[in-house]
Amino acid sequence: MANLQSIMDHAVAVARKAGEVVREALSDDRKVMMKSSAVDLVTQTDQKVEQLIIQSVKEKFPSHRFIGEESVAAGEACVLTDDPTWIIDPIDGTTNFVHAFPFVAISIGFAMNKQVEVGVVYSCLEDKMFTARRGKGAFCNGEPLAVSDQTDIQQSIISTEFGANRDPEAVDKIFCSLRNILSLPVHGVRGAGTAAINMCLVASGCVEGYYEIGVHVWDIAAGSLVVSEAGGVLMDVDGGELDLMSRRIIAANNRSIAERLVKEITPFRPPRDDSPPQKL
Ligand SMILES: Nc1ncnc2c1ncn2[C@@H]1O[C@H](CO)[C@@H](O)[C@H]1OP(=O)(O)O
Ligand SMILES: [Mg+2]
Ligand SMILES: [Mg+2]
Repeated sequence: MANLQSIMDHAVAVARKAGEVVREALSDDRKVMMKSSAVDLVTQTDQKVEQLIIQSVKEKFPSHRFIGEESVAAGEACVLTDDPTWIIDPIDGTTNFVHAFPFVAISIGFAMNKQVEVGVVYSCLEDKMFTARRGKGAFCNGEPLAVSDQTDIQQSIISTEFGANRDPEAVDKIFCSLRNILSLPVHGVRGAGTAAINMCLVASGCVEGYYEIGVHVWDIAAGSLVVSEAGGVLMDVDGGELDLMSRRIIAANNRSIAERLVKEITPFRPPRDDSPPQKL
């Protein structure tokens, strides 16, 4: 049995180290490369930070497996087995990082038997360390977190992102959901530019609900535990059970806000994270 406290301690230590590297890189030249499209960006810092985290974990936990955003981009499989697995987004909010828009996170989840046991999100420009262990609560810099107790969506702030998919059909669906939610009306719609921080805002009680279609498992693994341990709920955008590989999520303060969002969201299905790579 892996010792979850030592895993949590290691995740926090390596996230802090990664955050230092990201902060230093912010003042250097940021050379931007494209991934799947002109708006899907990656920098050398994403790759460097992912290697730093994986190397450091491998030294301490040599038998553990990894799902890392940049390793998957480089061709590694994205499969969640029952084995102890670290799920890593070295920079969540790369577009923010490239523009020095001040919300950037390191997201580290640890799963066993396909269940997230430890979640660490380090919002490194705000120096906020969000941590959660299953059954043991969620914290920010050691202070306990609790979701908002608001049950009226019209008194709520909802956060979401537009994603990197600019296909007109996908953009239409994204705007349809946004129009429905905005017109309820809600107090406001926000987006920090990082899925992990959006989820931590739900856990902190300043945003009632977050939803997105197009996110990946490394964006949401750690944040999902922070939300549920702060008392929030997670579900698929169609109201079903959350599937970390499905690229769709609602994270809300309570079931009534989450179910209200389900009614307003126009769902679509991006290719799953664990689907075999498309043949060219
Ligand atoms: N295709 C996609 N659609 C929607 N969100 C995506 C996405 N790819 C990545 N994201 C993540 O969603 C947020 C912004 O939309 C970021 O957390 C970003 O993570 P990233 O910065 O690690 O790429
Ligand atoms: Mg990300
Ligand atoms: Mg990333």
